[in-house]
Amino acid sequence: MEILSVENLTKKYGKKVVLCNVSIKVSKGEIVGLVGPNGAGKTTFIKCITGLLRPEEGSIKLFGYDLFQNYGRVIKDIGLLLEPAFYDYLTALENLKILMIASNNYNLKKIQEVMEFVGLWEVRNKYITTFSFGMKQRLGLAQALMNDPQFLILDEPTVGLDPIGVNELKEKLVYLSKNKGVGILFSSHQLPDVEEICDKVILLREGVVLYDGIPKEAVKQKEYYLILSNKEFNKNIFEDEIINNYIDLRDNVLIVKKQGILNNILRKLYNQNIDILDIDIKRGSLLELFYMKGQ
Ligand SMILES: Nc1ncnc2c1ncn2[C@@H]1O[C@H](COP(=O)(O)OP(=O)(O)OP(=O)(O)O)[C@@H](O)[C@H]1O
Repeated sequence: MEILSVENLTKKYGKKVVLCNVSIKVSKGEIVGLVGPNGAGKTTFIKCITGLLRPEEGSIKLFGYDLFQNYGRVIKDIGLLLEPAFYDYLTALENLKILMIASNNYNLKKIQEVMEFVGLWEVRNKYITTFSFGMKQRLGLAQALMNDPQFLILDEPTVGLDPIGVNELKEKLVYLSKNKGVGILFSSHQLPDVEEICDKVILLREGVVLYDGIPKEAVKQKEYYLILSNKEFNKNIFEDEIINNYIDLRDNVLIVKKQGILNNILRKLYNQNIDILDIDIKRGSLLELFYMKGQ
């Protein structure tokens, strides 16, 4: 079942296009990572799909319904962690109680459940002024979970968490998606975390989707850089590989991009009396994709 379906979304701030023709889907039980360098448009995208901002163009469907035509109906099934903001002069428990009352859905048992889930029940009576940013993040997650959302949207939820907290959060997100069928979209700069738990990753750069697929495929395989002695040689011997984009030739550097053909390439070079001066092996990552692709 599709939880979120965004098509051709365009958002501008004044004349500046911040999101351009963005199309994204999130399914039930799926964890989708939203990554991209600073200013890529991640937060703006999250604000658009939660109705906090109105895009200029495009359609946003949540649970099959148009967001803006069915706002009251769909928004109650969404849990959002944007920037955790709470009343400093109230305790953690009082903050959640107030929020629950405001949403007309008061249930103390549920508050206890979510506070236990994020590990804050023991400190429920402490004032927010005494909370670290990481604790506020946890409370923000508790708030996002209070109404048993089918769709959880988290903007940089690992910020401020210590490594143990990050691991706990990842475990909880996997549990919610796989055991409760919650669809999760979370933006992060922590690429290893995204690669570890996400079923799908969306790479935004300057408001454009550069990649939408499984994280493992986003991690490029090894590339072999062969520095050749001869600049001039009969390039026809590599005609097939070049056509298939298995290799790339730049001056005297031959880049082998496909696994399993290295032997064949070396044999061809040997037969042409072309010496190899040096070999460099590179392994690309999502981070590299940020900067390489689209340039
Ligand atoms: N209220 C605003 N008015 C004008 N421009 C804005 C506004 N909010 C964001 N922007 C611009 O929109 C672009 C996208 O910002 P956004 O915060 O969505 O990016 P982001 O990917 O979340 O970045 P970060 O990783 O730094 O949080 C940036 O160029 C930013 O300067």
